Amino acid sequence: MALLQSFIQVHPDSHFPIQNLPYGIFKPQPTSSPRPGVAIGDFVLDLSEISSAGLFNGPLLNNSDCFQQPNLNKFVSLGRPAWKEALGDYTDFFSSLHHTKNCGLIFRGPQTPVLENWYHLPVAYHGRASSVVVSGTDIVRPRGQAHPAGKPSPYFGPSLKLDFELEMATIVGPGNELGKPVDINNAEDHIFGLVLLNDWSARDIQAWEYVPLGPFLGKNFATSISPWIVTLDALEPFACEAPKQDPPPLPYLAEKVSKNYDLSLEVHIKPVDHKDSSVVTRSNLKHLYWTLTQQLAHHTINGCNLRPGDVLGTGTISGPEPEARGCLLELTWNGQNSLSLNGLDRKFLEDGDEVILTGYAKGDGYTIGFGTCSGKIVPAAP
Ligand SMILES: O=C(O)/C=C/C(=O)CC(=O)CC(=O)O
Ligand SMILES: [Ca+2]
Ligand SMILES: [Mg+2]
Repeated sequence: MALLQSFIQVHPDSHFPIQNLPYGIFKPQPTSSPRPGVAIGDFVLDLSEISSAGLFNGPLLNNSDCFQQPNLNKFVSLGRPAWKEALGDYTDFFSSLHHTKNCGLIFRGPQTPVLENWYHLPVAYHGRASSVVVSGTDIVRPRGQAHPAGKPSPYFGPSLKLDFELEMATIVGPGNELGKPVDINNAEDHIFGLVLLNDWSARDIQAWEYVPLGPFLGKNFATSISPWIVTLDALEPFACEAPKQDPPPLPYLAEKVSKNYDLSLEVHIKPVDHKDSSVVTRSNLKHLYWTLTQQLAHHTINGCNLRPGDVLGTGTISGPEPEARGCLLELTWNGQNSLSLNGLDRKFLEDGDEVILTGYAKGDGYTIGFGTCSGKIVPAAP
């Protein structure tokens, strides 16, 4: 099949060729109002202009003001037929078996690294949407309580174990009404697209606070996402079978097609004053045990309503190899070992470190990607 070509020159390594037209919000000038756009190569197509010019003349988008908005929520809520940042709620899952096993070993020891419920349902916690920030936003080192092992009492101060988490996230499309769950086999129609997500985590604050109700201040100080929402249609050529689930899931989670995506994921760290960044992990979205559709269906099965623009984090995506671990907690085994960044030792993030997530899939002569999701650590408040 001849490769689809655009009249716009796009480099073969660009994440945004004509096969991938991701949605985002941009300003043509710093003083312009924010508006929806689509990325292609190094350019952005202004959807508000296309719409004003009357070029959306199909039955669903004709006469709609969904592109004259400062966010994508109105467009997203039209549903999959119409889409062939302002954000809603944020939930974070825990769906990579490798990540779960490693965290269990580190936090709880070798008796039961993976708890029994994990194999039966996609475990998650409710995150905080107010602190979801777009790529490029600085991350202030959080302060909080910690209680290191062997010390008689807790102390308060800047986190000494600041970490990243390599994740992706589903951006919810139309969503569902309160009380009306989404059927597992229709769940794909509720996914507008995917972004990269970094669930910044203060491991010392987290370890002391999270029992018994789960993550709180160790994680809700910031969560970064990449700016362009890549549609599932663009990712379809890279769909692959998800891992076999044993024990088999209960019927409400059993899907006719159990799909993951073969998408390479990398994390780079660039220390302050360093010219180059170092790759610290290489993983892949295909390692998720619980699929994106199982996460979404499970989230609604009790009647909980999802809304357009809600963010569902996948959880840290670790692969089976030690080099594919998706956070420093796992890579350095909670600071017992160091990583080398071009000769510089790292156990956890230091002030000035910039963390850059990227994700892409290589097609025949083109690349589909997410751009980057980056954030630089700045010192804690005095
Ligand atoms: O297994 C445990 O006791 C705890 C694990 C975690 O808290 C992992 C974590 O940071 C959750 C996440 O991936 O956001
Ligand atoms: Ca997480
Ligand atoms: Mg977070």
